Amino acid sequence: MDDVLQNIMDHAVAVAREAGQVVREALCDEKQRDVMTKSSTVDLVTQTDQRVEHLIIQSVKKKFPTHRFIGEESVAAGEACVLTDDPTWIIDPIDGTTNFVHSFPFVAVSIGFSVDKKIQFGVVYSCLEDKMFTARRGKGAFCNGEPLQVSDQEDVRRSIIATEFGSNRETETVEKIFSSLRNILNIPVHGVRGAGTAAVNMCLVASGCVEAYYEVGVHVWDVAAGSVIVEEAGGVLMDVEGGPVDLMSRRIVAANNGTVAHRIVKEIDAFSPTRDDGRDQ
Ligand SMILES: O=P(O)(O)O[C@H]1[C@H](O)[C@@H](O)[C@H](O)[C@@H](O)[C@@H]1O
Ligand SMILES: [Mg+2]
Ligand SMILES: [Mg+2]
Repeated sequence: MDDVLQNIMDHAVAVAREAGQVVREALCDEKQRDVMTKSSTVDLVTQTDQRVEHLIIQSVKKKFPTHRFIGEESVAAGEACVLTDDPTWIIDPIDGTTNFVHSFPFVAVSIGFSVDKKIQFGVVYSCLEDKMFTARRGKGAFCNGEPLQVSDQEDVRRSIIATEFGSNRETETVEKIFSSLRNILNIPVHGVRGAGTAAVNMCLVASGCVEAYYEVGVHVWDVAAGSVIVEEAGGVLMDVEGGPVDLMSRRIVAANNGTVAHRIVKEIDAFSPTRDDGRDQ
């Protein structure tokens, strides 16, 4: 299985690089950044998101015809979001579509691979920075081949925390997002940041530049690849109320260690969006 998995991961890296090239080229062509919307007027998608997802899935199907897929744009088009024990590719073709539309320079192709409902490897290609983040379970995390290690900071007051505002603008949700943000700023922490992509935020945790990232409202395709990258860099994952993380729950804390994660959890005004798999929370 070892060599088989490596072969699959090598393909994921190759296709992520190919996809990243398509994204870079599309940035120079306004038509390919024409905006359509999904769940709300600020939940953006472009033909490039759809084209890149199609490219990845077709490429994988040719080599691994029995594998299954959960892709952001396929789910948006009506496919089920179900994780089984079968080998499954979890794909976000462009993580940071809003950034892409505005040429804000953090845009990633994110690919996680799951077997037995456990993420086996993750590939995040931050394509405008040309940074290829990779991690395979039990084998460490890397950026462009260099090993990654989370920050050793234990004191949240000396930390940078990353988060995002998401695309839900219902008053109650926005209130909760700001309540968490206010609580965390008031700890006080050194700073709060957000790259505009969950996958890149998680890679920043893995790289040791930010101590923790949290968000409520993300989807499994935003965080599948990043989850194994964070863990393999020595970090921890948690639910926003402190329990074990569930990648379908749309709630995540990814941190350099348990001390920082638990401290952040205390300040999060948690809520429960509809799960990706449609199950009850
Ligand atoms: O750009 P996306 O693939 O749609 O992912 C975004 C998501 O839309 C946004 O709501 C989150 O706040 C970001 O963290 C995701 O990366
Ligand atoms: Mg995304
Ligand atoms: Mg996306």
